[in-house]
Amino acid sequence: MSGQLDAQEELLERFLDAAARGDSSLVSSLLSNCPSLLNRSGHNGWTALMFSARNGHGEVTAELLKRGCDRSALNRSSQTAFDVAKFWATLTSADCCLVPGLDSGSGPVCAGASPEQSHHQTYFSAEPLDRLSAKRTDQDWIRTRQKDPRTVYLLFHKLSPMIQAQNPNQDQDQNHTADRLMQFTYEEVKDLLELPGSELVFLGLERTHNWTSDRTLDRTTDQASNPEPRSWFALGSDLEQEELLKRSKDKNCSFPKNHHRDLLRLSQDEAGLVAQSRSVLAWHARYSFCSTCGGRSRVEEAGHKRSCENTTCISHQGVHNTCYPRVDPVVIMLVLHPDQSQCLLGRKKVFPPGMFSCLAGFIEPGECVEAAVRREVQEESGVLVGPVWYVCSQPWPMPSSLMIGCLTVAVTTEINVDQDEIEEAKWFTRQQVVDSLLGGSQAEFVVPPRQTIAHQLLRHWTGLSSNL
Ligand SMILES: NC(=O)C1=CN([C@@H]2O[C@H](COP(=O)(O)OP(=O)(O)OC[C@H]3O[C@@H](n4cnc5c(N)ncnc54)[C@H](O)[C@@H]3O)[C@@H](O)[C@H]2O)C=CC1
Ligand SMILES: [Mg+2]
Ligand SMILES: [Mg+2]
Ligand SMILES: [Mg+2]
Ligand SMILES: [Zn+2]
Repeated sequence: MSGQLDAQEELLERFLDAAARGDSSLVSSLLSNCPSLLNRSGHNGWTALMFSARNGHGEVTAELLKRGCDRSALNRSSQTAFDVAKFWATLTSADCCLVPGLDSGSGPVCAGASPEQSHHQTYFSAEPLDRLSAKRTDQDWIRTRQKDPRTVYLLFHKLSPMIQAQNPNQDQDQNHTADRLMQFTYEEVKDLLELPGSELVFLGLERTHNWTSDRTLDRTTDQASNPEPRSWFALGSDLEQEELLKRSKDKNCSFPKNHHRDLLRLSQDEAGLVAQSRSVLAWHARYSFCSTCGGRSRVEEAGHKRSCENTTCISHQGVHNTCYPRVDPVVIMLVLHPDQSQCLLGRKKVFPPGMFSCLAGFIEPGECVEAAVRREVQEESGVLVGPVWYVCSQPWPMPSSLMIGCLTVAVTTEINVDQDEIEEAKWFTRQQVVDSLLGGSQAEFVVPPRQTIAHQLLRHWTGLSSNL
C-alpha cells in the first residue's frame, strides 16, 4: 500500500517538475496516462499551473488550460496561478488566460490591457504636452509662439506655481476638486519677460488628441475654431509675491509654501506640467554660473540649456552633463519578507506621527539600480536583499529626482536601523498594510499619501493577491 502511495507521490513530483521546467511533451504524456494529476498540488499548495506560470512557460500553461485545469486554485499564500505570474513578472500572453473567472476563449482580454495595469501612471508623470525638443533651437519659431495671444504662461515664484485653491481646508487624501494652476497670456506677462531674474522655459504644444481627459486642458471648443495647438511656457520671476498675485483677476490665488503637501492637490495633467517646470526652473536657480570654470552662462534652447560664455572653457568640448538640466535617480523599494507575507517599512524623524514608508536612496555614480537597492536597504535597515524587480517610476520635482520603484525580496530578516536617517524600521503584515491603505481607525500605521510612489508600491503589492 505504502509502495503504491510512494509511486503516486513520485509521479506527482515528476509532473510538477516537468511543469516547472517547461517540458510540455512530458506534461502532456503524464496527463494522458493519469488525468487526475491535473489539479493536484505539491508542498505549499502549488499546482502545475502555478509552477508553469511562475516560470513563464506559455506552452505548458496553454496545455494545462486546454485540459480544463482549475485557474482559481489557491496555494498556501492564498495566491492563484495568475497572482504567482504577476508576482514573478513573467506574464506572457498565454498567462492572460490564468485570470480566475476569465474564459480562455473570451478573446484578447489581457492582464496588461487596462491602462492602470499596463502602465502605472504615477502622480507627476502625466505628459499632457508634446515637448517638441527639436524645435527648441528654432529661435524664430519660439519667439512667434511666445507672442501668440493663445499661448499659456504658468507663473512661478521661488519654484512655487501660482495656483487657485479649490478647497484649501480639505485634506489632500480626500476626494475633492483639484487645485488649479493659474494661466496667463503674453500680454499679461510680457513686461516680466524683459526683467533680469526672470527665466522662461518652453514646455511644449498641446497634443491634438485626448484633450478631454482632464478639464484643465479641455480646449475642444477653442480647438474647433482654431486648429493650431496652443503653446505652454513656464515663467519664473523673482518679483515680490504680492506684485505677481495682483496680475490675477481670480481670488484665492497663492504661491503654496509647503510643496510636499500643496503640490499634491493638482489634477494629473497639471501635476505633470509642474514636475517639468519646477525641475527646470530649480536647475536655472541653482546652476546660474558655469560649474566648470565659474564663468557666466547664458540660457539657450528655449530654457533647456545653459552654455558657458567663456569660449575657452572645456565645458564646450566632448560629452558632459553640465549644460543640461539635472535629473537625480533615486531607488525606492518595497522589501518583502522571505515568506512574502510581510514587508519592511521605515520612518524618518521628519515624517508625520505614525507614518511609515518604503526605504529609498539616491543612486550613486557607477551603480546600477539593483546594486543601489541592495546598498540602501542594507545601510538603512541592516537587511540583506536578493532579487530586484522594477515596478514603475515617478518624477519627483523636489527639486529633480526620478523615483525608480522596485520590489525586492529579503534574504535576512534582522533589522538594525542606521539611526541617522531612519528612526525605526519594522516588518508589517499584508493585512496591516491593507488596513492602513483603507485608512480605518484600527490601522497599525499611516501610509504615505496616495500621490507618492511609496503608496503605489504598497498598493501594487497588496493588489497582487487581492482586489483592493
Ligand atoms: N515620492 C516618494 O514616495 C518618495 C520620495 N523620496 C525622495 O527621494 C529622495 C531620496 O531619498 P533619501 O532617503 O533622502 O536618500 P538617501 O537615503 O540617499 O539619503 C539622503 C542623503 O544622501 C546624500 N545624497 C547622496 N546623493 C545625493 C543627491 N544626488 N542629492 C541629494 N542628496 C544626496 C545626502 O547627504 C542626503 O541627505 C528624497 O529627496 C525624497 O524626497 C523619498 C521617499 C519617498
Ligand atoms: Mg533613504
Ligand atoms: Mg540612505
Ligand atoms: Mg544614500
Ligand atoms: Zn565654463
